[in-house]
Amino acid sequence: MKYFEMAVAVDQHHGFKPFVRPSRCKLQSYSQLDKAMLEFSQANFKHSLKHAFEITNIHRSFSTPCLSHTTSVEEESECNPRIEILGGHRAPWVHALVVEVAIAMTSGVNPEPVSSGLGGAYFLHARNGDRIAVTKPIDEEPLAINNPKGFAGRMLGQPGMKRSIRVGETGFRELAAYLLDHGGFAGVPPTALVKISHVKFHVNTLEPVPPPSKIATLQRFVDHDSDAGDLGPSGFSVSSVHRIGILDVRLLNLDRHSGNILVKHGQDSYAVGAAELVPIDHGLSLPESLDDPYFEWLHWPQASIPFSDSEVDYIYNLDAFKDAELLKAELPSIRESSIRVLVVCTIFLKQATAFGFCLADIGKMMTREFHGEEESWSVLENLCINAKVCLSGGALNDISASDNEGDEIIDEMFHFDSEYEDSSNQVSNVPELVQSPSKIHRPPKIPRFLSERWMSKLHDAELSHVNEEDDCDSSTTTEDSDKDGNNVIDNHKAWTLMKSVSFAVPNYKQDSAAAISFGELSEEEWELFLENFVKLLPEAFESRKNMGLSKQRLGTSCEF
Ligand SMILES: Nc1ncnc2c1ncn2[C@@H]1O[C@H](COP(=O)(O)OP(=O)(O)OP(=O)(O)O)[C@@H](O)[C@H]1O
Repeated sequence: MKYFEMAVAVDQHHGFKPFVRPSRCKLQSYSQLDKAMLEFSQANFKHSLKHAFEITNIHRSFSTPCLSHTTSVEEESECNPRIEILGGHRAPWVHALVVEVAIAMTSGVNPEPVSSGLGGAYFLHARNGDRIAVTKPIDEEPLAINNPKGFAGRMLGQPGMKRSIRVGETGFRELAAYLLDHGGFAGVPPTALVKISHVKFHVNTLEPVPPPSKIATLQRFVDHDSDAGDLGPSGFSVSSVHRIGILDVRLLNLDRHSGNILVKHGQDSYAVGAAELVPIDHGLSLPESLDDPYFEWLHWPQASIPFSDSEVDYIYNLDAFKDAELLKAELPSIRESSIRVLVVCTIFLKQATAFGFCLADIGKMMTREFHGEEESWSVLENLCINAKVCLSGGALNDISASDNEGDEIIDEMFHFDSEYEDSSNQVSNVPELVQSPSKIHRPPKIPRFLSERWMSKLHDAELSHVNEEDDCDSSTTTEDSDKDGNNVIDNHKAWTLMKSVSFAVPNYKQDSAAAISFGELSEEEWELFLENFVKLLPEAFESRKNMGLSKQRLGTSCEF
Protein backbone atom coordinates (compact mmCIF):
# COMPACT_ATOMS: atom_id res chain seq x y z
CA MET A 1 0.00 0.00 0.00
CA LYS A 2 1.37 3.39 -0.95
CA TYR A 3 0.62 6.81 0.46
CA PHE A 4 0.79 9.89 -1.68
CA GLU A 5 -0.18 13.49 -1.66
CA MET A 6 -0.91 14.81 -5.08
CA ALA A 7 -0.60 18.29 -6.39
CA VAL A 8 -0.36 20.08 -9.66
CA ALA A 9 2.11 22.75 -10.58
CA VAL A 10 1.57 24.94 -13.57
CA ASP A 11 3.87 26.86 -15.79
CA GLN A 12 3.14 28.82 -18.90
CA HIS A 13 5.12 26.53 -21.20
CA HIS A 14 4.20 23.07 -20.13
CA GLY A 15 0.76 23.39 -18.64
CA PHE A 16 -0.06 21.04 -15.84
CA LYS A 17 2.69 19.16 -14.17
CA PRO A 18 1.85 16.66 -11.49
CA PHE A 19 3.96 16.09 -8.46
CA VAL A 20 3.59 13.98 -5.42
CA ARG A 21 5.24 13.33 -2.16
CA PRO A 22 4.73 10.55 0.34
CA SER A 23 1.83 11.64 2.47
CA ARG A 24 -1.51 10.94 4.02
CA CYS A 25 -3.71 10.14 1.07
CA LYS A 26 -4.14 6.45 0.56
CA LEU A 27 -4.39 4.80 -2.84
CA GLN A 28 -5.14 1.20 -3.48
CA SER A 29 -3.14 0.65 -6.62
CA TYR A 30 -1.02 2.29 -9.27
CA SER A 31 -3.90 2.22 -11.73
CA GLN A 32 -5.94 4.18 -9.23
CA LEU A 33 -3.06 6.57 -8.77
CA ASP A 34 -2.66 7.00 -12.51
CA LYS A 35 -6.35 7.74 -12.95
CA ALA A 36 -6.36 10.12 -10.04
CA MET A 37 -3.32 11.96 -11.33
CA LEU A 38 -4.81 12.28 -14.77
CA GLU A 39 -8.12 13.61 -13.47
CA PHE A 40 -6.33 15.92 -11.14
CA SER A 41 -4.11 17.35 -13.84
CA GLN A 42 -7.07 17.87 -16.15
CA ALA A 43 -9.00 19.80 -13.56
CA ASN A 44 -10.06 23.37 -13.93
CA PHE A 45 -7.03 25.55 -14.71
CA LYS A 46 -7.78 28.28 -12.17
CA HIS A 47 -8.42 25.82 -9.44
CA SER A 48 -5.20 24.01 -10.19
CA LEU A 49 -3.24 27.21 -10.40
CA LYS A 50 -4.56 28.31 -7.03
CA HIS A 51 -3.77 24.89 -5.70
CA ALA A 52 -0.30 25.04 -7.18
CA PHE A 53 0.42 28.22 -5.27
CA GLU A 54 -0.96 26.65 -2.14
CA ILE A 55 1.34 23.69 -2.40
CA THR A 56 4.47 25.55 -3.47
CA ASN A 57 5.57 26.05 0.11
CA ILE A 58 5.01 22.46 1.00
CA HIS A 59 7.01 21.45 -2.00
CA ARG A 60 9.96 23.59 -1.05
CA SER A 61 9.95 22.79 2.60
CA PHE A 62 10.11 19.11 1.86
CA SER A 63 12.72 19.43 -0.90
CA THR A 64 10.93 16.93 -3.01
CA PRO A 65 12.36 16.11 -6.41
CA CYS A 66 9.03 16.93 -7.95
CA LEU A 67 7.70 19.20 -10.57
CA SER A 68 7.56 22.62 -9.12
CA HIS A 69 6.01 25.95 -9.89
CA THR A 70 9.04 28.12 -10.45
CA THR A 71 10.21 30.85 -12.75
CA SER A 72 13.10 30.05 -15.04
CA VAL A 73 15.48 32.01 -12.79
CA GLU A 74 14.37 30.03 -9.79
CA GLU A 75 14.59 26.91 -11.88
CA GLU A 76 18.24 27.57 -12.65
CA SER A 77 19.17 28.14 -9.07
CA GLU A 78 17.22 25.20 -7.74
CA CYS A 79 19.21 22.02 -7.71
CA ASN A 80 16.76 19.39 -6.58
CA PRO A 81 16.19 16.63 -9.08
CA ARG A 82 13.12 17.34 -11.20
CA ILE A 83 11.11 15.47 -13.76
CA GLU A 84 8.36 16.73 -16.00
CA ILE A 85 6.28 15.11 -18.68
CA LEU A 86 6.82 16.48 -22.18
CA GLY A 87 4.96 13.81 -24.12
CA GLY A 88 2.50 11.10 -23.21
CA HIS A 89 0.32 13.09 -20.78
CA ARG A 90 -2.78 11.30 -21.86
CA ALA A 91 -1.29 7.83 -22.24
CA PRO A 92 -2.30 5.23 -19.66
CA TRP A 93 0.04 4.54 -16.74
CA VAL A 94 2.37 7.38 -17.62
CA HIS A 95 1.42 9.57 -14.69
CA ALA A 96 1.84 6.72 -12.24
CA LEU A 97 5.26 5.95 -13.69
CA VAL A 98 6.44 9.55 -13.45
CA VAL A 99 5.10 9.88 -9.94
CA GLU A 100 6.89 6.76 -8.84
CA VAL A 101 10.13 7.98 -10.38
CA ALA A 102 9.69 11.38 -8.76
CA ILE A 103 9.30 9.72 -5.38
CA ALA A 104 12.32 7.53 -6.02
CA MET A 105 14.39 10.57 -6.83
CA THR A 106 13.96 11.82 -3.28
CA SER A 107 16.23 9.04 -2.16
CA GLY A 108 19.05 10.60 -4.13
CA VAL A 109 20.05 7.33 -5.78
CA ASN A 110 22.02 8.01 -8.93
CA PRO A 111 20.89 6.51 -12.23
CA GLU A 112 22.66 3.22 -12.94
CA PRO A 113 24.21 3.17 -16.45
CA VAL A 114 23.12 0.17 -18.51
CA SER A 115 26.09 -1.59 -20.04
CA SER A 116 24.29 -3.18 -23.00
CA GLY A 117 23.14 -1.32 -26.10
CA LEU A 118 24.92 1.36 -28.08
CA GLY A 119 23.12 4.33 -26.56
CA GLY A 120 23.21 5.84 -23.10
CA ALA A 121 20.53 4.16 -20.98
CA TYR A 122 20.06 4.20 -17.21
CA PHE A 123 18.10 2.16 -14.71
CA LEU A 124 16.28 4.22 -12.09
CA HIS A 125 15.82 2.64 -8.68
CA ALA A 126 13.25 2.87 -5.95
CA ARG A 127 14.42 3.54 -2.44
CA ASN A 128 14.45 -0.21 -1.75
CA GLY A 129 16.86 -0.75 -4.65
CA ASP A 130 14.34 -2.23 -7.09
CA ARG A 131 14.66 -1.09 -10.67
CA ILE A 132 11.55 0.81 -11.61
CA ALA A 133 12.31 2.56 -14.88
CA VAL A 134 14.74 2.87 -17.73
CA THR A 135 15.59 6.29 -19.06
CA LYS A 136 17.44 7.15 -22.27
CA PRO A 137 18.51 10.79 -22.80
CA ILE A 138 18.18 11.81 -26.43
CA ASP A 139 21.62 13.42 -26.51
CA GLU A 140 23.15 10.05 -25.58
CA GLU A 141 21.67 8.09 -28.47
CA PRO A 142 24.13 6.32 -30.72
CA LEU A 143 26.01 9.01 -32.70
CA ALA A 144 24.60 11.86 -30.60
CA ILE A 145 26.93 14.35 -29.01
CA ASN A 146 26.93 12.92 -25.48
CA ASN A 147 26.88 9.23 -26.33
CA PRO A 148 28.82 7.55 -23.52
CA LYS A 149 29.86 4.46 -25.45
CA GLY A 150 32.21 5.95 -27.99
CA PHE A 151 29.65 6.43 -30.74
CA ALA A 152 29.39 10.19 -30.56
CA GLY A 153 29.95 12.73 -33.27
CA ARG A 154 26.86 13.93 -35.03
CA MET A 155 24.63 16.87 -34.31
CA LEU A 156 20.99 16.43 -33.38
CA GLY A 157 18.94 16.28 -36.59
CA GLN A 158 21.65 14.68 -38.71
CA PRO A 159 21.09 11.16 -40.07
CA GLY A 160 21.59 8.55 -37.39
CA MET A 161 22.36 4.84 -37.30
CA LYS A 162 19.70 4.44 -39.94
CA ARG A 163 19.75 7.14 -42.54
CA SER A 164 15.96 7.44 -42.42
CA ILE A 165 16.00 8.35 -38.70
CA ARG A 166 17.72 11.46 -37.43
CA VAL A 167 19.93 11.67 -34.38
CA GLY A 168 17.93 12.86 -31.38
CA GLU A 169 14.60 11.68 -32.74
CA THR A 170 14.47 8.13 -31.45
CA GLY A 171 12.75 9.22 -28.23
CA PHE A 172 9.62 10.41 -30.06
CA ARG A 173 9.43 7.06 -31.71
CA GLU A 174 9.63 5.18 -28.42
CA LEU A 175 6.64 7.15 -27.21
CA ALA A 176 4.85 6.73 -30.55
CA ALA A 177 5.17 2.95 -30.22
CA TYR A 178 3.55 3.08 -26.81
CA LEU A 179 0.76 5.38 -27.98
CA LEU A 180 0.04 3.15 -30.96
CA ASP A 181 0.06 -0.08 -28.97
CA HIS A 182 -3.68 0.19 -28.38
CA GLY A 183 -4.86 -1.64 -25.30
CA GLY A 184 -1.36 -2.88 -24.59
CA PHE A 185 -1.82 -5.43 -27.39
CA ALA A 186 1.91 -6.00 -27.98
CA GLY A 187 2.90 -5.15 -24.41
CA VAL A 188 5.09 -2.09 -25.00
CA PRO A 189 5.93 -0.94 -21.45
CA PRO A 190 4.47 2.43 -20.39
CA THR A 191 6.66 5.11 -21.96
CA ALA A 192 6.84 8.88 -21.72
CA LEU A 193 8.99 11.67 -23.01
CA VAL A 194 10.28 13.65 -20.05
CA LYS A 195 12.65 16.38 -19.06
CA ILE A 196 14.91 15.39 -16.19
CA SER A 197 16.92 18.06 -14.42
CA HIS A 198 19.64 18.04 -11.80
CA VAL A 199 20.38 14.35 -12.20
CA LYS A 200 23.81 13.01 -12.99
CA PHE A 201 23.84 11.80 -16.58
CA HIS A 202 26.76 11.48 -18.95
CA VAL A 203 28.28 14.50 -20.69
CA ASN A 204 31.18 14.20 -23.12
CA THR A 205 33.43 16.83 -21.61
CA LEU A 206 36.47 16.84 -19.40
CA GLU A 207 35.36 20.09 -17.75
CA PRO A 208 33.38 19.76 -14.55
CA VAL A 209 29.83 20.81 -15.43
CA PRO A 210 26.68 20.89 -13.32
CA PRO A 211 24.23 18.11 -14.21
CA PRO A 212 22.34 19.40 -17.25
CA SER A 213 18.62 19.11 -17.95
CA LYS A 214 18.04 16.35 -20.43
CA ILE A 215 15.13 15.31 -22.58
CA ALA A 216 14.79 11.57 -22.30
CA THR A 217 12.46 8.66 -22.72
CA LEU A 218 11.23 7.13 -19.53
CA GLN A 219 10.00 3.57 -19.66
CA ARG A 220 8.63 1.27 -16.99
CA PHE A 221 11.26 -1.35 -16.09
CA VAL A 222 9.92 -4.83 -16.83
CA ASP A 223 11.12 -7.74 -14.74
CA HIS A 224 12.34 -10.43 -17.08
CA ASP A 225 14.34 -13.63 -17.12
CA SER A 226 16.39 -13.10 -20.26
CA ASP A 227 16.14 -11.64 -23.70
CA ALA A 228 15.18 -13.50 -26.84
CA GLY A 229 18.81 -13.84 -27.88
CA ASP A 230 19.50 -16.14 -24.94
CA LEU A 231 16.96 -18.76 -25.95
CA GLY A 232 15.69 -20.66 -28.94
CA PRO A 233 12.28 -19.47 -30.09
CA SER A 234 10.45 -22.71 -29.28
CA GLY A 235 9.63 -21.45 -25.79
CA PHE A 236 7.88 -18.30 -26.98
CA SER A 237 4.12 -18.11 -27.06
CA VAL A 238 2.63 -17.82 -30.52
CA SER A 239 0.47 -14.85 -29.56
CA SER A 240 3.45 -12.94 -28.15
CA VAL A 241 5.34 -13.37 -31.39
CA HIS A 242 2.32 -12.38 -33.46
CA ARG A 243 1.53 -9.32 -31.38
CA ILE A 244 5.07 -8.00 -31.52
CA GLY A 245 5.22 -8.77 -35.24
CA ILE A 246 1.99 -6.89 -35.89
CA LEU A 247 3.39 -3.85 -34.08
CA ASP A 248 6.69 -4.06 -35.97
CA VAL A 249 4.92 -4.24 -39.31
CA ARG A 250 2.80 -1.17 -38.53
CA LEU A 251 5.84 0.79 -37.34
CA LEU A 252 8.25 -0.56 -39.96
CA ASN A 253 10.65 -1.33 -37.14
CA LEU A 254 14.22 -1.34 -38.42
CA ASP A 255 15.66 -2.75 -35.23
CA ARG A 256 13.72 -5.72 -33.90
CA HIS A 257 16.76 -7.76 -32.95
CA SER A 258 16.58 -10.41 -30.25
CA GLY A 259 18.05 -8.10 -27.59
CA ASN A 260 15.02 -5.86 -28.00
CA ILE A 261 12.65 -8.60 -26.92
CA LEU A 262 12.59 -9.37 -23.21
CA VAL A 263 11.46 -12.84 -22.14
CA LYS A 264 9.34 -13.68 -19.12
CA HIS A 265 9.18 -17.41 -18.45
CA GLY A 266 5.90 -18.99 -17.59
CA GLN A 267 5.58 -20.98 -14.38
CA ASP A 268 7.25 -23.91 -16.04
CA SER A 269 10.26 -22.21 -17.57
CA TYR A 270 10.94 -25.05 -20.00
CA ALA A 271 7.43 -25.49 -21.34
CA VAL A 272 7.11 -25.06 -25.08
CA GLY A 273 5.29 -21.88 -26.07
CA ALA A 274 4.83 -20.63 -22.51
CA ALA A 275 7.16 -17.65 -22.39
CA GLU A 276 5.73 -14.17 -22.82
CA LEU A 277 7.67 -11.56 -24.73
CA VAL A 278 7.98 -7.85 -24.02
CA PRO A 279 9.04 -5.54 -26.84
CA ILE A 280 11.42 -2.70 -25.97
CA ASP A 281 13.50 -0.14 -27.86
CA HIS A 282 11.33 1.27 -30.64
CA GLY A 283 13.63 4.18 -31.40
CA LEU A 284 14.35 2.95 -34.90
CA SER A 285 10.72 2.68 -35.97
CA LEU A 286 8.64 4.96 -38.17
CA PRO A 287 11.48 5.96 -40.49
CA GLU A 288 11.07 9.06 -42.65
CA SER A 289 11.14 6.92 -45.78
CA LEU A 290 10.66 3.25 -46.53
CA ASP A 291 13.68 1.31 -45.41
CA ASP A 292 14.78 -2.26 -44.86
CA PRO A 293 13.24 -3.46 -41.60
CA TYR A 294 14.87 -6.00 -39.34
CA PHE A 295 12.42 -8.56 -37.97
CA GLU A 296 14.08 -11.15 -35.76
CA TRP A 297 10.82 -13.13 -35.66
CA LEU A 298 10.74 -13.54 -39.42
CA HIS A 299 12.16 -17.04 -39.31
CA TRP A 300 10.62 -18.18 -36.06
CA PRO A 301 8.08 -20.94 -36.66
CA GLN A 302 5.37 -18.99 -34.81
CA ALA A 303 5.41 -16.35 -37.55
CA SER A 304 4.23 -18.94 -40.10
CA ILE A 305 1.20 -19.91 -38.03
CA PRO A 306 -1.95 -18.13 -39.25
CA PHE A 307 -3.24 -15.24 -37.18
CA SER A 308 -5.88 -16.15 -34.58
CA ASP A 309 -9.40 -14.73 -34.88
CA SER A 310 -8.72 -12.15 -32.18
CA GLU A 311 -5.54 -11.03 -33.92
CA VAL A 312 -7.39 -10.73 -37.22
CA ASP A 313 -10.05 -8.65 -35.40
CA TYR A 314 -7.41 -6.38 -33.93
CA ILE A 315 -5.84 -5.84 -37.34
CA TYR A 316 -9.24 -5.30 -38.94
CA ASN A 317 -10.04 -2.61 -36.40
CA LEU A 318 -6.79 -0.71 -36.89
CA ASP A 319 -7.43 2.68 -38.42
CA ALA A 320 -4.33 4.09 -40.06
CA PHE A 321 -5.80 7.59 -40.30
CA LYS A 322 -6.92 7.69 -36.68
CA ASP A 323 -3.45 6.55 -35.67
CA ALA A 324 -1.99 9.35 -37.77
CA GLU A 325 -4.24 11.87 -36.02
CA LEU A 326 -3.28 10.46 -32.63
CA LEU A 327 0.40 10.95 -33.35
CA LYS A 328 -0.15 14.47 -34.68
CA ALA A 329 -2.08 15.39 -31.55
CA GLU A 330 0.23 13.82 -29.00
CA LEU A 331 3.58 14.15 -30.71
CA PRO A 332 3.69 17.22 -32.94
CA SER A 333 7.43 16.73 -33.37
CA ILE A 334 6.97 13.55 -35.39
CA ARG A 335 7.42 14.35 -39.06
CA GLU A 336 4.65 13.93 -41.60
CA SER A 337 6.90 11.66 -43.65
CA SER A 338 7.08 9.17 -40.76
CA ILE A 339 3.36 9.35 -40.19
CA ARG A 340 2.80 8.50 -43.84
CA VAL A 341 5.05 5.47 -43.51
CA LEU A 342 2.80 4.34 -40.66
CA VAL A 343 -0.27 4.77 -42.85
CA VAL A 344 1.23 2.82 -45.76
CA CYS A 345 2.41 -0.03 -43.52
CA THR A 346 -0.90 -0.25 -41.66
CA ILE A 347 -2.85 -0.42 -44.90
CA PHE A 348 -0.42 -3.04 -46.18
CA LEU A 349 -0.84 -5.12 -43.00
CA LYS A 350 -4.63 -4.92 -43.11
CA GLN A 351 -4.93 -5.85 -46.75
CA ALA A 352 -2.35 -8.61 -46.55
CA THR A 353 -4.10 -10.11 -43.55
CA ALA A 354 -7.47 -9.91 -45.29
CA PHE A 355 -5.86 -11.71 -48.23
CA GLY A 356 -4.88 -14.54 -45.89
CA PHE A 357 -1.17 -14.01 -45.46
CA CYS A 358 0.53 -14.94 -42.21
CA LEU A 359 3.00 -12.77 -40.30
CA ALA A 360 6.06 -14.35 -41.94
CA ASP A 361 4.63 -13.74 -45.43
CA ILE A 362 3.94 -10.11 -44.58
CA GLY A 363 7.34 -9.55 -42.98
CA LYS A 364 9.10 -11.04 -45.99
CA MET A 365 7.21 -8.81 -48.39
CA MET A 366 8.47 -5.80 -46.45
CA THR A 367 12.08 -6.92 -46.33
CA ARG A 368 14.68 -6.42 -49.04
CA GLU A 369 16.41 -9.41 -50.54
CA PHE A 370 20.07 -9.89 -51.18
CA HIS A 371 21.28 -11.69 -54.26
CA GLY A 372 25.03 -11.97 -54.12
CA GLU A 373 26.14 -8.44 -53.36
CA GLU A 374 23.02 -6.86 -54.78
CA GLU A 375 20.11 -5.73 -52.72
CA SER A 376 16.70 -5.52 -54.34
CA TRP A 377 13.68 -3.50 -53.30
CA SER A 378 11.11 -5.26 -51.16
CA VAL A 379 7.67 -6.11 -52.52
CA LEU A 380 6.29 -3.21 -50.49
CA GLU A 381 8.84 -0.82 -51.95
CA ASN A 382 8.17 -2.05 -55.47
CA LEU A 383 4.49 -1.45 -54.89
CA CYS A 384 5.12 2.07 -53.69
CA ILE A 385 7.38 2.79 -56.65
CA ASN A 386 4.61 1.69 -58.94
CA ALA A 387 1.99 3.71 -57.10
CA LYS A 388 4.27 6.73 -57.38
CA VAL A 389 4.82 6.14 -61.07
CA CYS A 390 1.09 6.59 -61.53
CA LEU A 391 1.26 9.96 -59.80
CA SER A 392 3.47 11.28 -62.57
CA GLY A 393 0.55 10.74 -64.91
CA GLY A 394 0.30 14.41 -65.85
CA ALA A 395 3.88 14.44 -66.97
CA LEU A 396 3.99 10.99 -68.37
CA ASN A 397 3.79 11.98 -71.96
CA ASP A 398 6.88 14.06 -71.46
CA ILE A 399 8.99 11.12 -70.45
CA SER A 400 9.19 9.72 -73.90
CA ALA A 401 10.08 13.13 -75.28
CA SER A 402 13.26 13.66 -73.36
CA ASP A 403 15.58 11.44 -71.41
CA ASN A 404 16.59 14.24 -69.08
CA GLU A 405 13.08 15.17 -68.18
CA GLY A 406 12.35 11.52 -67.63
CA ASP A 407 15.27 11.32 -65.24
CA GLU A 408 13.90 14.27 -63.31
CA ILE A 409 10.60 12.53 -62.79
CA ILE A 410 12.37 9.41 -61.65
CA ASP A 411 14.52 11.46 -59.29
CA GLU A 412 11.39 12.92 -57.76
CA MET A 413 10.15 9.49 -56.86
CA PHE A 414 13.08 8.81 -54.64
CA HIS A 415 14.23 10.59 -51.62
CA PHE A 416 17.85 11.67 -51.47
CA ASP A 417 18.72 13.52 -48.38
CA SER A 418 21.26 16.01 -49.61
CA GLU A 419 21.91 16.93 -45.99
CA TYR A 420 23.19 13.43 -45.62
CA GLU A 421 26.03 13.99 -48.03
CA ASP A 422 26.89 17.30 -46.42
CA SER A 423 26.59 16.19 -42.87
CA SER A 424 28.66 13.08 -43.27
CA ASN A 425 31.69 15.31 -43.64
CA GLN A 426 31.16 16.65 -40.16
CA VAL A 427 31.20 13.29 -38.52
CA SER A 428 33.99 12.60 -36.13
CA ASN A 429 34.73 9.63 -33.93
CA VAL A 430 32.16 7.57 -35.73
CA PRO A 431 33.11 3.94 -36.09
CA GLU A 432 33.60 2.86 -39.65
CA LEU A 433 30.65 0.59 -39.65
CA VAL A 434 28.24 3.48 -39.31
CA GLN A 435 29.95 6.01 -41.55
CA SER A 436 28.09 7.16 -44.60
CA PRO A 437 28.89 5.57 -47.92
CA SER A 438 31.70 7.47 -49.57
CA LYS A 439 29.73 7.86 -52.74
CA ILE A 440 26.10 8.69 -53.20
CA HIS A 441 24.89 6.71 -56.18
CA ARG A 442 22.25 7.59 -58.69
CA PRO A 443 18.80 6.38 -57.89
CA PRO A 444 17.92 2.92 -59.02
CA LYS A 445 16.65 2.82 -62.53
CA ILE A 446 13.02 2.02 -62.63
CA PRO A 447 11.15 1.25 -65.78
CA ARG A 448 10.04 4.33 -67.64
CA PHE A 449 6.81 2.86 -68.48
CA LEU A 450 6.04 5.26 -71.22
CA SER A 451 9.38 5.41 -72.92
CA GLU A 452 9.96 3.21 -75.91
CA ARG A 453 12.94 1.66 -74.21
CA TRP A 454 10.83 0.61 -71.30
CA MET A 455 8.02 -0.61 -73.48
CA SER A 456 10.37 -2.93 -75.26
CA LYS A 457 11.70 -4.14 -71.91
CA LEU A 458 8.18 -4.98 -70.93
CA HIS A 459 7.65 -7.09 -73.94
CA ASP A 460 10.86 -8.93 -73.17
CA ALA A 461 9.92 -9.51 -69.58
CA GLU A 462 8.46 -12.83 -68.67
CA LEU A 463 4.77 -12.20 -68.24
CA SER A 464 3.83 -15.73 -67.43
CA HIS A 465 1.04 -14.89 -64.99
CA VAL A 466 -0.45 -12.01 -66.92
CA ASN A 467 -3.60 -13.06 -68.65
CA GLU A 468 -3.59 -12.87 -72.37
CA GLU A 469 -6.36 -10.37 -72.64
CA ASP A 470 -4.50 -7.79 -70.59
CA ASP A 471 -1.31 -8.49 -72.40
CA CYS A 472 -2.86 -8.08 -75.77
CA ASP A 473 -4.73 -4.98 -74.66
CA SER A 474 -1.63 -3.31 -73.35
CA SER A 475 0.45 -3.94 -76.42
CA THR A 476 -2.11 -2.77 -78.90
CA THR A 477 -4.04 0.04 -77.35
CA THR A 478 -1.84 2.03 -75.06
CA GLU A 479 0.03 3.94 -77.70
CA ASP A 480 -1.45 6.60 -79.95
CA SER A 481 0.15 9.19 -82.12
CA ASP A 482 0.07 12.88 -81.38
CA LYS A 483 -0.18 15.49 -84.08
CA ASP A 484 3.58 15.26 -84.73
CA GLY A 485 3.43 11.54 -85.10
CA ASN A 486 5.14 10.86 -81.72
CA ASN A 487 3.84 8.08 -79.56
CA VAL A 488 1.85 9.32 -76.61
CA ILE A 489 0.06 7.22 -74.10
CA ASP A 490 -3.29 7.71 -72.51
CA ASN A 491 -3.05 7.71 -68.72
CA HIS A 492 -5.91 5.33 -68.19
CA LYS A 493 -4.40 2.88 -70.62
CA ALA A 494 -1.03 3.38 -69.02
CA TRP A 495 -2.54 2.49 -65.67
CA THR A 496 -4.02 -0.67 -67.11
CA LEU A 497 -0.71 -1.55 -68.62
CA MET A 498 1.21 -0.90 -65.46
CA LYS A 499 -1.25 -2.89 -63.41
CA SER A 500 -0.84 -5.84 -65.67
CA VAL A 501 2.93 -5.92 -65.74
CA SER A 502 4.16 -4.37 -62.58
CA PHE A 503 4.66 -7.58 -60.70
CA ALA A 504 5.98 -9.54 -63.59
CA VAL A 505 9.04 -7.44 -64.26
CA PRO A 506 12.08 -8.39 -62.23
CA ASN A 507 12.78 -6.46 -59.03
CA TYR A 508 14.43 -3.20 -59.78
CA LYS A 509 18.00 -3.12 -58.61
CA GLN A 510 18.18 -1.34 -55.30
CA ASP A 511 20.61 1.43 -54.62
CA SER A 512 21.78 1.89 -51.05
CA ALA A 513 21.49 5.67 -51.23
CA ALA A 514 17.92 5.80 -52.52
CA ALA A 515 14.77 5.64 -50.49
CA ILE A 516 11.09 5.94 -51.19
CA SER A 517 9.49 8.71 -49.21
CA PHE A 518 6.04 10.26 -49.05
CA GLY A 519 6.68 13.47 -47.12
CA GLU A 520 7.18 15.55 -50.24
CA LEU A 521 3.75 14.68 -51.67
CA SER A 522 1.03 17.31 -51.48
CA GLU A 523 -2.21 16.29 -49.75
CA GLU A 524 -3.79 15.66 -53.12
CA GLU A 525 -0.88 13.58 -54.38
CA TRP A 526 -0.80 11.63 -51.15
CA GLU A 527 -4.47 10.71 -51.50
CA LEU A 528 -3.94 9.72 -55.09
CA PHE A 529 -0.87 7.72 -54.13
CA LEU A 530 -2.88 5.78 -51.55
CA GLU A 531 -5.61 5.10 -54.07
CA ASN A 532 -3.05 3.73 -56.49
CA PHE A 533 -1.35 1.74 -53.76
CA VAL A 534 -4.57 0.05 -52.67
CA LYS A 535 -5.49 -0.75 -56.27
CA LEU A 536 -2.15 -2.44 -56.82
CA LEU A 537 -2.24 -4.63 -53.74
CA PRO A 538 -4.49 -7.51 -54.91
CA GLU A 539 -2.38 -8.12 -57.99
CA ALA A 540 0.82 -8.05 -55.99
CA PHE A 541 -0.59 -10.42 -53.39
CA GLU A 542 -1.89 -12.80 -56.02
CA SER A 543 1.48 -12.82 -57.70
CA ARG A 544 3.21 -13.44 -54.39
CA LYS A 545 0.83 -16.24 -53.51
CA ASN A 546 1.43 -17.94 -56.83
CA MET A 547 5.17 -17.75 -56.28
CA GLY A 548 4.77 -19.38 -52.89
CA LEU A 549 2.51 -22.10 -54.25
CA SER A 550 4.84 -22.97 -57.09
CA LYS A 551 7.71 -23.25 -54.62
CA GLN A 552 5.59 -25.56 -52.51
CA ARG A 553 4.75 -27.71 -55.52
CA LEU A 554 8.42 -27.93 -56.37
CA GLY A 555 9.15 -29.03 -52.82
CA THR A 556 6.56 -31.78 -52.69
CA SER A 557 7.24 -33.18 -56.12
CA CYS A 558 10.98 -33.45 -55.56
CA GLU A 559 12.36 -36.93 -55.19
CA PHE A 560 15.65 -37.48 -53.44
N1 LIG B 1 11.64 -1.48 -20.21
C1 LIG B 1 12.74 -2.18 -19.91
N2 LIG B 1 12.68 -3.10 -18.92
C2 LIG B 1 13.78 -3.80 -18.58
N3 LIG B 1 14.97 -3.65 -19.13
C3 LIG B 1 15.09 -2.77 -20.13
C4 LIG B 1 13.98 -1.98 -20.57
N4 LIG B 1 14.40 -1.18 -21.56
C5 LIG B 1 15.70 -1.43 -21.73
N5 LIG B 1 16.12 -2.39 -20.87
C6 LIG B 1 17.49 -2.92 -20.75
O1 LIG B 1 18.40 -1.93 -21.15
C7 LIG B 1 19.17 -2.40 -22.26
C8 LIG B 1 19.41 -1.25 -23.22
O2 LIG B 1 18.17 -0.74 -23.66
P1 LIG B 1 17.88 -0.45 -25.18
O3 LIG B 1 18.02 -1.69 -25.99
O4 LIG B 1 16.54 0.20 -25.25
O5 LIG B 1 19.05 0.57 -25.47
P2 LIG B 1 19.74 1.01 -26.82
O6 LIG B 1 20.96 1.73 -26.47
O7 LIG B 1 18.72 1.70 -27.65
O8 LIG B 1 20.10 -0.41 -27.46
P3 LIG B 1 20.42 -0.81 -28.97
O9 LIG B 1 21.89 -0.73 -29.10
O10 LIG B 1 19.89 -2.21 -29.05
O11 LIG B 1 19.70 0.12 -29.88
C9 LIG B 1 18.34 -3.53 -22.87
O12 LIG B 1 19.15 -4.45 -23.52
C10 LIG B 1 17.68 -4.12 -21.66
O13 LIG B 1 18.55 -5.00 -21.01
